[in-house]
Amino acid sequence: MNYLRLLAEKFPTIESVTNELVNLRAIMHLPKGTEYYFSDLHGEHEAFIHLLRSGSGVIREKIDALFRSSMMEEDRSALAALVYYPTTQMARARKTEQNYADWCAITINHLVIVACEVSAKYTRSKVRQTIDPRYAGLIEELMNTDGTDADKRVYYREMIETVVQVGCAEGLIKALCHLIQQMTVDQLHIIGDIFDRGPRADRILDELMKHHDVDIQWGNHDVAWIGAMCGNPVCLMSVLRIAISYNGFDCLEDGYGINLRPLSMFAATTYANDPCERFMPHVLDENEFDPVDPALAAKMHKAVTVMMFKLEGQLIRRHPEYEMEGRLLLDKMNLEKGTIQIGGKEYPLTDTNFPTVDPKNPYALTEEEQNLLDGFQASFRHSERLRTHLDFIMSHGAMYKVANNKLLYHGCILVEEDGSLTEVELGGSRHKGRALLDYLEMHVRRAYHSEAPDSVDLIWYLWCGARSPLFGKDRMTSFERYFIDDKALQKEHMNPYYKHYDQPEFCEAILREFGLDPACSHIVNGHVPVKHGDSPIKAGGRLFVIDGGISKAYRSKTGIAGYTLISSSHEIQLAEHRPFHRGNDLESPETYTTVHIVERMPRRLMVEDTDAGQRFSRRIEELEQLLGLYRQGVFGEA
Ligand SMILES: O=P(O)(O)OC[C@H]1O[C@](O)(COP(=O)(O)O)[C@@H](O)[C@@H]1O
Ligand SMILES: [Mn+2]
Repeated sequence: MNYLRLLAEKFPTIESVTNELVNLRAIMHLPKGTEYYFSDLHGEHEAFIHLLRSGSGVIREKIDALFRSSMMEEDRSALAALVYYPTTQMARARKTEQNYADWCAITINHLVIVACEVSAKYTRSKVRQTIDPRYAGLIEELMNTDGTDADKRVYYREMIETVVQVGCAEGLIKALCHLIQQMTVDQLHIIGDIFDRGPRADRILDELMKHHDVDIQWGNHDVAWIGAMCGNPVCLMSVLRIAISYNGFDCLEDGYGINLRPLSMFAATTYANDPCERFMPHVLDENEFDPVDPALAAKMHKAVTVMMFKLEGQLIRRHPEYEMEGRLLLDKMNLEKGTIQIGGKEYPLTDTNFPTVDPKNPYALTEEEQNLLDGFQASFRHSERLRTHLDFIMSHGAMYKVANNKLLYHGCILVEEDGSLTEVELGGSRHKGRALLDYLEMHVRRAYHSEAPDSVDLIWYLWCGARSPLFGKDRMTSFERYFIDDKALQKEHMNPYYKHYDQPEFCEAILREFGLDPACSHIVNGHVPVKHGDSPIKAGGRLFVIDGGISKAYRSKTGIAGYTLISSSHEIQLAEHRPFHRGNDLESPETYTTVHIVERMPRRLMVEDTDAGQRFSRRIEELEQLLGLYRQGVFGEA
């Protein structure tokens, strides 16, 4: 009764209840919205924004279907490009079109046709909620005017002409383009690793925050940033190390306002005569705002790396339960001999210049290093934009998600060699499978919202610990890759999960673990780049790995520029993208995207078949009860 009383506050009259009932019943019989899945974006903002805004090629297909017989190929390309990048394309048209006013009028007309097409399967109220409120009345009127009636046609033309005359055509065009983008991608799922390697993760987050329905499954790189924001010094040094090693100065400085000047001064003096060859940054993209000389960037890279190994050592020693003593390597170095002792064997070091490492106390920061760390911690905390982005990652993110018969997670489910679930003891209790993910998620939230020290430390474990389902490897061999030339030592071993995940029975057992029916469910996984020649479709179609090299750093491995998994009411499709170059946006998308249908639905899926449908049917039951209470006079109308 209490719940129904609360519900009555929202629906205070019989009429409001019946209206909602009609509305919900009708929605249940609409086709399900199209869901898009992306993973491992790794800061590649241009490629990702292009894929998202173009619906990974779907918008262009719709434009072709609508206008193939009435528009030249070139004009269809231009219309598609306008939908993706309205501001730039309007600026271009302003310069090139002889009669810009006419161009605007014709363009509005075309966009209205596309908007009607992409929103046909949604309710008017849903469409209305998506339209920029400043143009909602006008766009609705344009979309709902019957073009077959002669008088209405005059009215329609008059509306568009007035818009152009009074000077609000550009705003309207933008609002229409945005509506088309949003209606194409009804739900957006990001299977982790938004940050690191590529140039501008911050711009990806701005874009995600504009979308009406996004969820994120945290990747190991995302939790490292969460950890940095919670004040975990090792996570902080680790994200700085990766950013600097990939020349990501724009994201740090222009994007998040992190001040790198003290670090550059420290590095320039501390490593003055050190060429820091192993620390030369990978330059996959030039910085637009904060170009840094690569030789100086290498010194900065070494400075943060040494600090990271020291802080890592301190954390490992605080947590014997992590069983990571094997990663304590700074104290195994003999700098005079130029060697390191590992597993009873001596290896030559490739670098012996460690001016800040005290052999008697190798894990202690020097005073200057401590000051740098304090400065960075303050800088991270004071970055409002970073805080806003991480708040979004926390509120829209989780370790995993079950959505519409799909199980989404970034890394893996930890298993033993024989494929059985690994029971993990961390923080005093033992968990496996789904319960382990729930438990770890609780710690991430606790760390973020209350900065409980054990939880904050555990976030670093999630980044690189052997029993982290986000990492899925036995160890992170950064130290060996920097300082020891031995391929065997540098090797990271994958969890047995990755040996088993091509087996249907294995994936079916995981789906059952998460309460899903294996007959009609799938796993969507990221984290491991699908190597050239390998299939992203595993276990006979039960599991999709969609880490396909949007990240430029992995293109040579994957040979392509990413996958998008698309689940519409009719089918599941996998779009495979070829490398994206800026300026390519006017090309026909067929030249860089191929779409395969992976599975056809036995019948068209409706809203009633989805999770939202289940919520609606519960709501329908409740509203029926409420209606009964009003009708029997138990509740009075307000
Ligand atoms: O090539 P880099 O940037 O040094 O990164 C290598 C590290 O990244 C990792 O692959 C983790 O990142 P991913 O989640 O993107 O795979 C580690 O296993 C590895 O040690
Ligand atoms: Mn990953």
